Amino acid sequence: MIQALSYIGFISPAAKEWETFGPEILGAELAGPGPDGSVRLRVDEAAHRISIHPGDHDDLAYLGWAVDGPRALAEAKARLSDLGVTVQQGDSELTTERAVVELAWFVDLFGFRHELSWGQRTVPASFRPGRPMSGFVTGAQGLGHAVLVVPSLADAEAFYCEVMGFRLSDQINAQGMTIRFYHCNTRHHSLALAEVPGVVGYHHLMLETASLDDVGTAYDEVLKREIPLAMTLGRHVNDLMTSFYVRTPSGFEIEYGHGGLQVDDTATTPRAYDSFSIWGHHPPAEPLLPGIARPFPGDDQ
Ligand SMILES: Cc1ccc(O)c(O)c1CC[C@@H]1C(=O)CC[C@]2(C)C(=O)CC[C@@H]12
Ligand SMILES: [Fe+2]
Repeated sequence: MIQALSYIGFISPAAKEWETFGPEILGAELAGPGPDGSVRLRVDEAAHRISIHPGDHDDLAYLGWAVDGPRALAEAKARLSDLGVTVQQGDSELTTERAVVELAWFVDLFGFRHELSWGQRTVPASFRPGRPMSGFVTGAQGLGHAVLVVPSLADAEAFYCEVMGFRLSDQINAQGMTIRFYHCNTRHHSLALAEVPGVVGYHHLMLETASLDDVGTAYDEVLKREIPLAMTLGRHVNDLMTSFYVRTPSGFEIEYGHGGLQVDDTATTPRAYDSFSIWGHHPPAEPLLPGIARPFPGDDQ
């Protein structure tokens, strides 16, 4: 039922810092502010795709998923309601703010808010990157990918696959952690889930650039300004993305990469790997786990 990750929202005391971090480091374009003073970023022709809302703590606020039009949205709502999930229709204030025609939202079993929508407002040929770069890979592959930390992969998979329709691309077991990667279009993964018992969190948002030089340019910028790296340049074993991870002003990380693999549903059976990367992606001294995390009261607590 899901077509793509179309937008994402965060809440953060450091929202203002994104006015420079977004354009100067990521190459995103600053869109006008939201009604609550949120900083909104563009990465393509869509009105805006990344929103950071001012607030008193860092958190993921919502994941915005595109569905295939009004009928698909009505079907999704009916399906969720049948399964006992409370679904709310977005009012005109909310659809205007998110720049979509129609929207419905719900909160999942871990407390993540998902917004389903269609009709994202688009202005052709209007994207002007915040610094010289070739642009981002979006289109049918959507904004990029989001990585969540969940206390139970089994419970998570039941919901995200059976209810929301994600398909498993592959799994990695390494460093005592299991991570599963899921697709909803040809992007290798739009969602990944890392299992950490007793924890719910948000790990990173991946943005894919059109050229490897865009990644190198951002890497230079990060090193020059001594912005903390979360992982050095490297290449992943599964989607073959060449990327690095930078700490954002808001606790979570951005994976900034190029050259991700596309998958074909008809020809793909999930593989398994026992390392994260072919080379690189070394964490600098600091701990692996997430920027944004809270205890999840589960059966093991
Ligand atoms: C392994 C991998 C494949 C494709 C990706 O897009 C991707 O982000 C990852 C990295 C996952 C990442 C990691 O390598 C080290 C341990 C990490 C930091 C976690 O704790 C969650 C995400 C994990
Ligand atoms: Fe990633």
